[in-house]
Amino acid sequence: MNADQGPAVRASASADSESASASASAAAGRLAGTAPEPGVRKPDPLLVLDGVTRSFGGLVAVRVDHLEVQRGAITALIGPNGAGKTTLFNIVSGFDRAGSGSWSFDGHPLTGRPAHRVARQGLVRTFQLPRTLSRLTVRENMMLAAAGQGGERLLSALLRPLWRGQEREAGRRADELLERFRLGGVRDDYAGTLSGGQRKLLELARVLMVRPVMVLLDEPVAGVNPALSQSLLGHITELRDEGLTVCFVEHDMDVVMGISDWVAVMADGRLVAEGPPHTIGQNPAVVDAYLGRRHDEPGAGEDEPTGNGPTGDESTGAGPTEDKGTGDESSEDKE
Ligand SMILES: Nc1ncnc2c1ncn2[C@@H]1O[C@H](COP(=O)(O)OP(=O)(O)OP(=O)(O)O)[C@@H](O)[C@H]1O
Repeated sequence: MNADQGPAVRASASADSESASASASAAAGRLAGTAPEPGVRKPDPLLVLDGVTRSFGGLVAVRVDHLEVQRGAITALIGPNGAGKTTLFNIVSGFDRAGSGSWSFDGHPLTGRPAHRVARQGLVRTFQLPRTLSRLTVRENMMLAAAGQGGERLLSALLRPLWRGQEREAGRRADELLERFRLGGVRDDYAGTLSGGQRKLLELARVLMVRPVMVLLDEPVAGVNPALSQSLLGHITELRDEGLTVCFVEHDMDVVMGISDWVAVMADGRLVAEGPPHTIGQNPAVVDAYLGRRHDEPGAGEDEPTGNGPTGDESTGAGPTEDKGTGDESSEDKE
């Protein structure tokens, strides 16, 4: 990927600047005329998927007919547990193979590309459980991200003189990002000593080392304390305002409503609804998805909701905000 393609990252930018909220409506505004229908065309799609399927034995985990992700916007991908969200992320980011289908990125085919080539084209992802290397320092994790995403073998990339030419620039960028994400004070600490929330921050900072055009974030604030969660969300909206395209999986509807310009909903591997965040809670297909029932089944719509579904009704129990155990609990933030 051309390093100049990515959005400019300002080292000193404030996470909750006024310009962030102003641009939030700008990104959503560009989607204002878009019909809230699954598979709808977007005015300026960056990522386009067609007929993507993935099965595990007899289970069809993903069967998405058509999905477009708008450039420069924050798109939330929501749905009940097992809907296929992570599997779809895995496929698009090159960490898993689809059974069928095709997808393109910025007009270029991306189908079946391995992860390092996908990253080189400008599309990178984070994981539900941050993949930081505990026995390397925070800064070494950053440097490794630049080398690894560039297709180098990880260990040799750390050792080889070949790497030296790019090392200075990567080092500058690592320091700039660590300051921006308020990890400058722990840059020489082992990553294994960080809290869960700090590891999420590091994971986000790491993917920015390659100046991506788009990031896929898998539950970016799961298991993170409220203060650090706000900080992370501020960073995400700020990155969007600088031109980055963001697609994120999230179960917490307050987070989804708070930062999304657009919401796509999956259930049983399918895309069942799309729309601006404020329309999603009222969409019958979405309510049914969270109730585990198809809209055309007898009795649909007769019961009171029993899940903590897309309306964000906290009084109703399990649902999209259900704690599904991210494995981060043991490292709940200290900040
Ligand atoms: N490697 C695998 N082998 C077998 N089944 C799998 C595998 N990965 C995913 N699945 C199944 O595919 C379905 C979709 O899983 P996926 O993790 O994509 O859902 P999700 O929407 O991300 O769920 P969650 O919100 O709980 O993370 C689930 O039924 C899951 O059990």
